[in-house]
Amino acid sequence: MLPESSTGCSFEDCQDTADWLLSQTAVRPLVGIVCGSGLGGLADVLKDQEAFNYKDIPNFPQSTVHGHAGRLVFGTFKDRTCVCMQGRFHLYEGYPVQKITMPMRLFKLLGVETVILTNAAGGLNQDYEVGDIMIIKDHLNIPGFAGNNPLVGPNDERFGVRFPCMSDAYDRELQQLALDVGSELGYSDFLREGVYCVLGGPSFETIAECRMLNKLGADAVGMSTAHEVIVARHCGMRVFALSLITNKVVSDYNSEKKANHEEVLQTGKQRAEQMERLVSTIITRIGHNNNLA
Ligand SMILES: O=P(O)(O)O[C@@H]1C[C@H](O)[C@@H](CO)O1
Ligand code: HPA
Repeated sequence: MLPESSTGCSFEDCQDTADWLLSQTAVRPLVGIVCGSGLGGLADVLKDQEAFNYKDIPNFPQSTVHGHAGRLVFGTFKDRTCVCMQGRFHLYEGYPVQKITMPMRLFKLLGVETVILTNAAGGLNQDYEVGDIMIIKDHLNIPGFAGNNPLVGPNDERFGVRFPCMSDAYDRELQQLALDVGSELGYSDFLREGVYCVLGGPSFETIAECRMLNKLGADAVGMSTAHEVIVARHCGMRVFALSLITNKVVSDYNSEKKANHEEVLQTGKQRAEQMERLVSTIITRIGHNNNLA
């Protein structure tokens, strides 16, 4: 495992990137958003946008996946200041886990207090349907079991403690807020709460793997988010995360179905409007200093 300093993710590297961005925009974001595969439309709801291509941001990784535009967008929802990653980074793109999570440390140094993450995920829970939106209440970090945790390496106390707690990773007040907002919007029929499991990808799961993950207590499986959540919590930001169930995993040897990225992006398009309304309404109810409005 590379030390942080050689992957461009040290405190000083992140501070340089934050200083550069803060010199380019007057927006001081309190909410940070990460858009999952096919869910980049969330950024388009921001008003008074100022956007930066990842390739122009010092020290920033590049998006390589279809459905991840590769832009950092600053703007506002009502009077809430936000920064939105229109495209995230994944382990399977070949980046070290410290690099794919570097934007969380950048968010922190930009002044972000609350992070909202979205992802596309395969439904493991037999009761889930394609198009369901799952409020993530916990995760299984399978790469972490093998030592691939973003906090591996020297710990910089300016970000957080050596051994951060993760039993409160997903903010319970924000989960309740999402349920309340979902019910007000008439989304209760397709709103779920569950456990997200991250794998390294990029291959989709085998039938045996899906059966195993379901037995382990996972409701949805994907290739992101948990690493970002760990780093966001390490540096003290509040976290809320949603999975869009874009496909049902194949867990039956008689099934002819095959997981594919096109279906993932297609379901993202179909549910984009509801995802955007849910997230934007939640943001309007998040107050300053982590209070709910
Ligand atoms: O960035 P997310 O987690 O939404 O992307 C998922 C996982 C893979 O990158 C891709 C598979 O279709 O979608
Ligand atoms: N498995 C892993 N990642 C995914 C899936 C899936 O079925 N769907 C969307 N992202």
